Amino acid sequence: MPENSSSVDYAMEKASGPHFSGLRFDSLLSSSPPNPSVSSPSHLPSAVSSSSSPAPKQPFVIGVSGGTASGKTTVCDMIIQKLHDQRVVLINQDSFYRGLTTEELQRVQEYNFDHPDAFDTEQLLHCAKTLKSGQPYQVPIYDFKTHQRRTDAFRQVNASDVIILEGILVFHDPRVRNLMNMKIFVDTDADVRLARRLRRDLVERGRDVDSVLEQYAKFVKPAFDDFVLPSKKYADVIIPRGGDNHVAVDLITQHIHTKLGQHDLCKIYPNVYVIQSTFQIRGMHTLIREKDISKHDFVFYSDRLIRLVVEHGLGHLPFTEKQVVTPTGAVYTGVDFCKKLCGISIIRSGESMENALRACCKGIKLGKILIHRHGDDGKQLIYEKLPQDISERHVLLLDPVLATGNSANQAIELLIQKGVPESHIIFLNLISAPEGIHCVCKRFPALKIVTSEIDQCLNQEFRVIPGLGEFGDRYFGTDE
Ligand SMILES: Nc1ncnc2c1ncn2[C@@H]1O[C@H](COP(=O)(O)OP(=O)(O)O)[C@@H](O)[C@H]1O
Ligand SMILES: Nc1ccn([C@@H]2O[C@H](COP(=O)(O)O)[C@@H](O)[C@H]2O)c(=O)n1
Ligand SMILES: [Mg+2]
Repeated sequence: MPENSSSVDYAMEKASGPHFSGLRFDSLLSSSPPNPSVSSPSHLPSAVSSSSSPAPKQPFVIGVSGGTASGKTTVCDMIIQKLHDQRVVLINQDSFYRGLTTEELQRVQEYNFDHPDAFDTEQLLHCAKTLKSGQPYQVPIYDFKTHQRRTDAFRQVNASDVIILEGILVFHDPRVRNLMNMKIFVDTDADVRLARRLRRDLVERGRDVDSVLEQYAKFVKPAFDDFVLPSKKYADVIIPRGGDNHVAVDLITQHIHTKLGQHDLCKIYPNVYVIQSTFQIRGMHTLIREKDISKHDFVFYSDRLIRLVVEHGLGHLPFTEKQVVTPTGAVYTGVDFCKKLCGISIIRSGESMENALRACCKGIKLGKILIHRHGDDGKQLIYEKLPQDISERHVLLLDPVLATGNSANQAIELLIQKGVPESHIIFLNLISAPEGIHCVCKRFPALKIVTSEIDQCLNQEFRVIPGLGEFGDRYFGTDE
């Protein structure tokens, strides 16, 4: 099919429906800024080089923090029970308390067990990294009655699919925090916590009422205010009332199950990126997946999600170092965006992603691919309208739903025929079926996929489940 033919224009406009963007290819083709050298300075991490090295197969790490006696251990036990079909290990930060010296032991009432220095964080980090790399670790056993670690025994912890790191200060050290795929904060009122702590410490930790209250006022409460509470901001999820909150624990377990499914695919295909899930994102997905949502809301929340996927996708482009002088006269060493890029939408639903791309990349060139089934014999016609210099560009391929992967593969094949290196293609979508990911990633292992959620499967009609129906019809209002 020759480029720029009027029949192609006609077919493209017809197929792209009522919201055809009216994009003027000719003017855009001549409005691109000159190409900078696409390279990554050796002292800067390159988006291309860092993300193209395969990620090691790693377990999913969940951090659980909160004040003393907030119910962290109780919540972890509940989550572990509900994740019974996974291999899960629980690592308590308590196990990494430093043993006290003889002098410290003599004046134990003056020792602050709630300060970050009370823990051997280097060892906790080593433990977490070892387990994350799939190796077993011998975790120390701590005795709250003697304030010492046992010297005669360890707890052997083996490789697992899920690692839960639990403790009052597990979000404090950024190195530990950054190992976590999900962070949960258990938020329980201080008076409830004190009452529980009192009972627990008397029964389980060999304390008396006076010592518990004195320690609480002198160390536990101030350290909570200084270190624990400030780390709450890192949490992805906050559980009010801890173990009493069955709804929250159910929701979180479901969320972990979803993430684990996604995580497995990301382990198999290191070039698949699922944007960091938050409850905002989950909330937007909940809205756009609901069959009775208004068209206005569907478009509004789809646009919000698309914008996030586009921003994430742009983060995978290469960059060059750039220095600028600030109004203070100081030099700021930053980076310059990759300018040789373009967006290609798979008609018609892919066009719903063009606005977000335009909003992020001023004057970006856009092209279109239409894959049209011709008759019943499975034959397909492909129409395209692509920038002439596409082979020199990084391509953001746009399609909100990746289902079987067949049309995506055709579109990618076409781009490669046009001279675009496979590694220069980033395929952006809102939801992906595992079948589609397998299909595309097996054939094009160097291409990147950025998506906001991976769904369960395809049904017998090759529709994504749970999915969101016909995205293009819902977005452009042609389902009414
Ligand atoms: N929802 C709850 N209702 C009553 N007691 C609870 C509840 N959750 C936890 N506890 C009790 O409170 C104490 C502290 O709970 P725990 O889960 O060990 O907290 P943390 O690990 O945050 O210190 C324990 O004795 C536990 O049995
Ligand atoms: N020898 C020790 C060590 C720690 N503590 C207290 O334990 C609390 C942390 O455990 P949680 O299960 O409550 O999270 C912490 O607040 C320390 O004060 C202790 O009393 N004695
Ligand atoms: Mg605990």
